[in-house]
Amino acid sequence: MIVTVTYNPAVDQTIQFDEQMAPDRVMRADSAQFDAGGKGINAAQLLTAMDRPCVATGLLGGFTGSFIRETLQDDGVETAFVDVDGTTRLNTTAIAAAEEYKLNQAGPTVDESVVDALLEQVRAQSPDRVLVGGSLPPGLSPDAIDRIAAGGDWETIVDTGGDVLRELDAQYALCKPNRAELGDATGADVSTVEGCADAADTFRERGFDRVLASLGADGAVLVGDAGRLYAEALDIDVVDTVGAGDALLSGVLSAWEAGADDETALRTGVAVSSQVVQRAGTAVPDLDDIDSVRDGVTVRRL
Ligand SMILES: Nc1ncnc2c1ncn2[C@@H]1O[C@H](COP(=O)(O)OP(=O)(O)O)[C@@H](O)[C@H]1O
Ligand SMILES: O=P(O)(O)OC[C@H]1O[C@](O)(COP(=O)(O)O)[C@@H](O)[C@@H]1O
Repeated sequence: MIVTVTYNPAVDQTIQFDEQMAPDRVMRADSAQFDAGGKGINAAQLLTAMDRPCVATGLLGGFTGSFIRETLQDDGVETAFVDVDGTTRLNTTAIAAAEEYKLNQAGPTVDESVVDALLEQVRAQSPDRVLVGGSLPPGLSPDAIDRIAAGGDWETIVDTGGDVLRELDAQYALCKPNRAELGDATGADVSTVEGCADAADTFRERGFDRVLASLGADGAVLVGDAGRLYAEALDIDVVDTVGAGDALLSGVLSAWEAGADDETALRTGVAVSSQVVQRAGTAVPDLDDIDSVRDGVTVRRL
């Protein structure tokens, strides 16, 4: 069973315009939607949709926090959040003509004491795996993630920014940087797939059994003791890439929970992410035929 920890959840607002963004004028959206968001929450929704036992935890506050809790419960996702003062943030993605703008708030300032309360929630679920996803709100340091990793006999997976990744100092089963985050964390040249695989392999020495590096339209690499696997992205019509990394990671974790090997897990991750990027927002897409999509993913060893 997987528990997800989202220290800094978000209500994801996605608004779409036919015309390009321009300053000093009123832009009137053609469509708009609100979704429960934040990296660990996105993963919990996808894992639940793939029938993998999962509990979403993290910090919630204010009316936006209530929206997230109610949305997850309506979606059948089990929750065990810690309430905090302040208001959970609103992250806005504006899709204007062919351009995407991502406007993320910082989140409410929290006291480090919330980590103790959160650890209690995680331990109460007796998980096999814990995914810590997303940024940290003001008031928390990377130690808040290390304390989860060291807090019980579970495997810890982490998906967070490169600036935090490089500060972590515990043992992790996997981290999931995207290309920019991998470059930030390692200072390596990540302009090629091979370069990303080299950087990911080197980064393992910092306490990560495996590194899953997502490369956008170039697909993803998964490096670990079993070697360096590369999966090309599927050729699809992309609408919105927000949530893509969470979807990749969720597919990998879902396959592992079913006992699959790394190659099948990587294929599943690319398949799930290809479904998510074909629609706006971070709501769960139709995953009924994900196995046939997975079988169309090409994986090779680097
Ligand atoms: N333009 C694209 N075409 C096809 N697949 C994509 C595209 N962008 C993202 N994906 C899929 O989503 C996965 C994660 O995308 P990425 O943008 O790297 O994640 P993040 O949201 O963490 O930045 C990729 O590995 C790929 O499978
Ligand atoms: O695009 P990704 O990396 O999969 O993550 C999407 C999620 O990350 C967020 O952008 C938040 O990211 P951060 O927690 O890193 O700020 C959410 O708004 C969104 O739900």
